[in-house]
Amino acid sequence: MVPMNERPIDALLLVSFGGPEKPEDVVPFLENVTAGRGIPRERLEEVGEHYYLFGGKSPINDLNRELLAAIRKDLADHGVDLPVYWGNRNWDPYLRDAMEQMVADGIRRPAFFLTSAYSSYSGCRQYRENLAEAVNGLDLDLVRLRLYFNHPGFVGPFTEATRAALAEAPEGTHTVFVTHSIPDTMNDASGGPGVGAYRTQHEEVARLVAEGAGAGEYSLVYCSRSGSPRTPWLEPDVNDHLEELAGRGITSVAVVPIGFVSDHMEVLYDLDTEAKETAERLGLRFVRVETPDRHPDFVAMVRELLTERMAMDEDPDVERPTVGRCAPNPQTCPIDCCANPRGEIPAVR
Ligand SMILES: CC1=C(CCC(=O)O)c2cc3nc(cc4[nH]c(cc5[nH]c(cc1n2)c(C)c5CCC(=O)O)c(CCC(=O)O)c4C)C(CCC(=O)O)=C3C
Ligand SMILES: [Fe+2]
Repeated sequence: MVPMNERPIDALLLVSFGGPEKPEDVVPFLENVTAGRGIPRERLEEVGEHYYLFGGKSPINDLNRELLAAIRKDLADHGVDLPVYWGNRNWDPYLRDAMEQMVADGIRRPAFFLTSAYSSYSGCRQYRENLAEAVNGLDLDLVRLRLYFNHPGFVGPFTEATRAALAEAPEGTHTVFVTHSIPDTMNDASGGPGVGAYRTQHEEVARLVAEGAGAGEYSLVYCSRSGSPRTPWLEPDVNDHLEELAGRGITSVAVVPIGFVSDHMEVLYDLDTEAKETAERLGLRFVRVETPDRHPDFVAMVRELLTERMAMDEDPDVERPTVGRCAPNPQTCPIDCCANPRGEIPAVR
């Protein structure tokens, strides 16, 4: 038998969050997301309302269908002849279905790409736990593609879109970088105990995009806080921050959702609806900058991460493009990377 690590990578698996597609899906979806997580009832009802406001449909699955088609076309255009599969953590198509399909198709060693760019339990280990559970009992050897917060194909599209937004905006526009808030303890554990990679990685991306786009004053703030109000989460909240900016005499903001790969519900609700209303109330001109998923450089990045990882099977020292000061995310996660706040369970490395 050929040792596992000598099987060639033979497929790409797009791994995402999943979202409801119709009103009846909303409650079971939220139950999937929050099983055993102690999210207060009121918060769940509130988040349910965000989905109902958009007809009970999250944009995320359609965005992933488009991304999947774009990746397949890009791979074909570049002579990379590998099949591409898609599975979600929380909604149909589920990871387990994708795994079973791969086995049926004779796949042995798929590489997986996460629609999450940064280190955190929610964006890194939780996906790896879900993958370990989904692959249980199947002869598949899963290979992780590195996180890409500092890949030119992620930073570049944000920089370009921010520059374009600022070109249309008045002098003195303040650039507000926004990401998903997480508990302080989750931030501390991200990248390893006490590392705090989540916040550091976002600070770095904010700096790179601001400098690359020729932005003036900028800040990094958070949205979508959940959990118990007694638990500290990363702050300030984007709405509080807009109040503060208005109080300082700022009259125009460009909001850049650097924590998000595509326009999913947090972007549509927390930014384009709620933060926009806050800005209107404060008399702030508000523009929301595009996310990178439809940009050809982002799609090409997925292929580059895949071919880079395939090349690493032959030569571990292959070049791994990055921008800025952070090292490329390691080929396999350190054993204590992005710890589960509820205790250790099996996770794919
Ligand atoms: C860091 C991070 C990302 C970015 C990385 C990545 O992209 O993976 C992310 C993505 C997403 N989060 C999403 C949706 C939800 N997240 C929730 C809850 C939570 N998220 C958290 C963090 C993150 N979440 C945390 C610490 C919680 C608390 C509970 C827990 O510890 O798990 C809840 C429950 C309600 C609530 O508590 O708000 C929902 C419905 C969707 C789908 C959106 C759509 O439908 O378009 C996406 C892409
Ligand atoms: Fe979330």
